[in-house]
Amino acid sequence: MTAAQKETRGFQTEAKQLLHLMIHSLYSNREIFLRELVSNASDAADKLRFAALKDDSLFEGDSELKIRVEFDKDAKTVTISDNGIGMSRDEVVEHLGTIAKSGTAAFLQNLTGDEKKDSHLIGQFGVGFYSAFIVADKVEVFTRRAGASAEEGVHWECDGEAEYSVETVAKADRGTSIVLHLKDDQTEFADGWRLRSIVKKYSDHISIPVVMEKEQPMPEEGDDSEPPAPEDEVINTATALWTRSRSEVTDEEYTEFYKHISHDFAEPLKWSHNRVEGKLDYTSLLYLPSKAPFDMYNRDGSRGVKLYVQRTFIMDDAEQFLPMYLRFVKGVVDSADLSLNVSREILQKDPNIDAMRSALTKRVLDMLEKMAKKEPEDYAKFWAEFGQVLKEGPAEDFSNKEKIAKLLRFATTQTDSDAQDQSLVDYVERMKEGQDKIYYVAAENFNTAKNSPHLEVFRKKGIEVLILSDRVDEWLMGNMMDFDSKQFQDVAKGALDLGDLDTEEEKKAQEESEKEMASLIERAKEALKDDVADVRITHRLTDSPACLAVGEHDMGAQMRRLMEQAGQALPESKPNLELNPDHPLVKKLDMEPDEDRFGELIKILFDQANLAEGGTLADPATYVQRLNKLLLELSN
Ligand SMILES: Nc1ncnc2c1ncn2[C@@H]1O[C@H](COP(=O)(O)OP(=O)(O)OP(=O)(O)O)[C@@H](O)[C@H]1O
Repeated sequence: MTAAQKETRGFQTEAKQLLHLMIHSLYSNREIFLRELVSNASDAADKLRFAALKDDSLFEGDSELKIRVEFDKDAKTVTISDNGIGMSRDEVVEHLGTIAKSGTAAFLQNLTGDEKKDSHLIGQFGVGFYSAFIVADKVEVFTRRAGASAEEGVHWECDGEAEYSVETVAKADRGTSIVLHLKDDQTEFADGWRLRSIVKKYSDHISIPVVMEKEQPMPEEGDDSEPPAPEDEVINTATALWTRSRSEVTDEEYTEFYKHISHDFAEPLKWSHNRVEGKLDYTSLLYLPSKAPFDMYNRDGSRGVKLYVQRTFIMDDAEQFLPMYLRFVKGVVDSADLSLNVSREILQKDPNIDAMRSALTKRVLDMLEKMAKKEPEDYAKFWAEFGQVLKEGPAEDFSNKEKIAKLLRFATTQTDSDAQDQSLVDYVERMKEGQDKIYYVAAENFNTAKNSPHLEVFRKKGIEVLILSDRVDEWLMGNMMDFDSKQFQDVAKGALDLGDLDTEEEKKAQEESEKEMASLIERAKEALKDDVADVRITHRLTDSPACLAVGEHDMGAQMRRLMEQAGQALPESKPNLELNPDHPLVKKLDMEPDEDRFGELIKILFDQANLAEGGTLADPATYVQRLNKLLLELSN
């Protein structure tokens, strides 16, 4: 088959579902199709300008980049054309033949069937080009890659069903034209005023001109003179938005610009627009999105900062300008100092980039700090979406550890709710007299952590404990060490030492019960010698008979579980069993004369302590047998 032949191809199976969903969920906001297509055209112009830095023959003698919007009322079409980079046949197939990107299947599973909620999700997913099908029942693309010969044009056509066709055609001018054949009930878009107002509304900030033919006044009746020759007019402001001064840009313009650069349908939560002059000269416009993208936890996914040098687009995903834990930030950095030939490799080595990265990082952290203080409701929204990513910060960015720590939010025993809304500053303010540590409990989920037996004494004494149940939490704590000079302490690690929080009487009573229980401890050690490192009396329990504690310097139980799940081989480590001397079961155990029966009972307590903290039993069947034996005795 020669390339010129028309070829019909099918979309992947998910594509039809996605298209259908998109058309329905975005129907109430149909006009955004134009924003998406103008946005793509502007990106294509940026890409050509960048490629032409190395090879200006790509301009083919025409370096005046622009976007044209046309319509034909009779043919019921709207056409968006650009003289940007264009696409080769392979690129057309690659970019327009794959609606579904990686992660689509997972994305589709998240859909609820509730259109309102789903429309939000589809926005996060990014529909771009395919939004054309909201208003069109057939879309044609004519395109030619800059630098390719006039015979290497491509014609793509699709009626929004399961298939599309591609064919090689002649195209004299480079760039892309997209022809929308409007659905019968969407012909309102084949109208000059309507199209003008949509471009003004959504795409005013596009930095290259968007042109349309001037509307001609209707000829007066009886006027037979020749109509004037068609004339073009530019309908957008056509200056890069970030180069304008803050006072000149409206919130609506900032919002639309965000949607253009981020491909997000939702509004941004906050932004910060700054011009820096001095040793380094650059402008930054950074946005915090209001919703996390569907692939946020993919650390290899794309990042949000676009680099421009003196208003010329250089690259997307300029990861050098912000650390990984701020990968959700979107925006633009425009440098006046960098060379237009800058590459990722050069950026990595340039010490000026490090300075910019620190300044931009600080800018984002300051924006968050301000929001946390002044708009706590917005901050709560931010935290719900991006808190888990921010928790990666202290490990990655040592120099800003304290600043990030102030931005963290936790669930704590103060509220006992799973909402992560308490700051470390609040915690420290509420610390009891004599308390010198910040206590936390970590488990696989909120309820296991909240109901951990380790919390009993803390609840009794009214000492607040952070309740950690996100996967990243153990990692976070491992890197935090302290806050405001107060150490973090896992309540399940080491022997409990509440220091000044215990009264003299309590300490005395504890010593006494330890003496009284000495023989019980010896017997338990013997019975459990293969399973535990030590058995001891504890005062951290009020309601439970027993709990497990790992050594002070050992890995926390939750961290161990996570590492094991990740397939890491870990050296074996045995926990300590702690017994509550005041619990009736423990007292009864102490009186048990039969050593075999003692052994059975203490093993049940040991297994239960493991279960209570969310652990799994090495030999669950034996545990069940032991328990059943006990139950039988009860019913006798
Ligand atoms: N006018 C155009 N000129 C050149 N290439 C284009 C044009 N329109 C689309 N493309 C190519 O098709 C790709 C897919 O476009 P589409 O709008 O679906 O997604 P996107 O812009 O990459 O991102 P998103 O899906 O988040 O909007 C683009 O990345 C680009 O490579």
